[in-house]
Amino acid sequence: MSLAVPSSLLKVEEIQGRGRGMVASQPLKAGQIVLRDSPILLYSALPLVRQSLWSSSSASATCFCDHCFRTLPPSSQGDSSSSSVLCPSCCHHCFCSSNCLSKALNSSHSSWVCQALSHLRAHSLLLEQPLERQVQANFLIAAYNLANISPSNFQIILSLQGSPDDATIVAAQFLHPLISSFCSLALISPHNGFSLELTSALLSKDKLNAFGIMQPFSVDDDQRSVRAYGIYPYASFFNHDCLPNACRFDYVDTNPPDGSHNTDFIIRMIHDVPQGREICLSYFPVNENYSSRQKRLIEDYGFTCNCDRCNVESNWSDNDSVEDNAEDGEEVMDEDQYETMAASDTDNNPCDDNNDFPHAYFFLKYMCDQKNCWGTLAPLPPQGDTPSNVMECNVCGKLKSGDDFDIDKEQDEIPMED
Ligand SMILES: C[S@@+](CC[C@H](N)C(=O)[O-])C[C@H]1O[C@@H](n2cnc3c(N)ncnc32)[C@H](O)[C@@H]1O
Repeated sequence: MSLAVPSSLLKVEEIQGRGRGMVASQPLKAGQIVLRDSPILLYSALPLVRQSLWSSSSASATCFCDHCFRTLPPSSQGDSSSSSVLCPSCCHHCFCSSNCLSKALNSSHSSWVCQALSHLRAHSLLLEQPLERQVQANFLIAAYNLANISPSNFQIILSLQGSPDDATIVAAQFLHPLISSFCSLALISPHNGFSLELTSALLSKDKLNAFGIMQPFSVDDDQRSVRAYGIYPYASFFNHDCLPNACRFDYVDTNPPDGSHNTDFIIRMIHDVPQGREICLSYFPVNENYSSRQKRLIEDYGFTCNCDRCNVESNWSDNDSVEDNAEDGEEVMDEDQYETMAASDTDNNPCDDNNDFPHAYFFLKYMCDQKNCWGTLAPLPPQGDTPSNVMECNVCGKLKSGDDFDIDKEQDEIPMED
């Protein structure tokens, strides 16, 4: 199954050694929106058993609507004036409004899902498993349900990249018999021939393609967690680069304009790129150091990154590697370390790709300096042909004037690539 990208700005191309990727079909401008994408599947990243919303002990827990994943206001928990509603059958899953509940009962929280999750919550062997295994169970229930309510979207998931590896086979060997023993998979979709192999395949698609929808940003939280995962059919075609030229924005806790959903993604260009250039996202915050990035990419995505930044950092001697500049045991650099390294390199020549830290420019211009944020900045969309001078952070939402960074505008296209 091949999907036509719903944007004249991008096309999907086969790229040697990287599978499919998204390529600019015309010159693209900083801030330009190149893709809007809606999830075909969303599932919770929280443990199967959560504290009751209505118990006083839950006051400090952050809760999210189990359909649209908006944050539920803590003040409304247990408050009869709150618009939040529990599923009348399981009294466990909570929804931000009766409207969301009624949509969920016909889709994400069908009676089959409700019963399947109730069974899983009663299964002590599963509850003893690490969070990752419980979240995989959430995914499988959501995916099997999708096969019933939208067979075409289920086929799209199966068409994404990913084949079972040892870890997904082990997970499938644990979860498949457990779920099929009491969730009557044949009943929900008799045509799909649910099997251990299909379960392994689904888990492998999820591993390579699911996007995390993060919990709300807080300056006091240096370990931001995921609230939900989503499969976004078009955004799944973006390959990774450790110095991306586009980044993803979501506005989950806001009320989107008519016709869009709060869980939609918007992919915006960070800087100008010419026609034919591959458009890449970073699969995680850009501040991670070389060895931590390589470890994540091989373990989670099955490839070794040889982007320009990795090629430079792999040649750093032990004495000037980022990780040796960071404190012992830390896998990321802090703000001061970046600023010191970036400033010393840009003092000489901000865009000279012959120096040993050519991506200093990227960190100074496009990395958010808010404490504990590590988001990426992209300009607001241009107005007609006029580029915006306002940068928006894709994590904390902070707006910053592009003038805060005063390198000559002509250098806006990062010179490292090609
Ligand atoms: C979300 S998918 C991206 C689209 C994928 N290339 C496809 O054909 O559908 C993630 C997978 O793409 C491949 N990939 C992404 N970035 C890559 C890169 N920089 N180098 C090599 N492979 C990459 C890896 O196989 C990774 O697991």
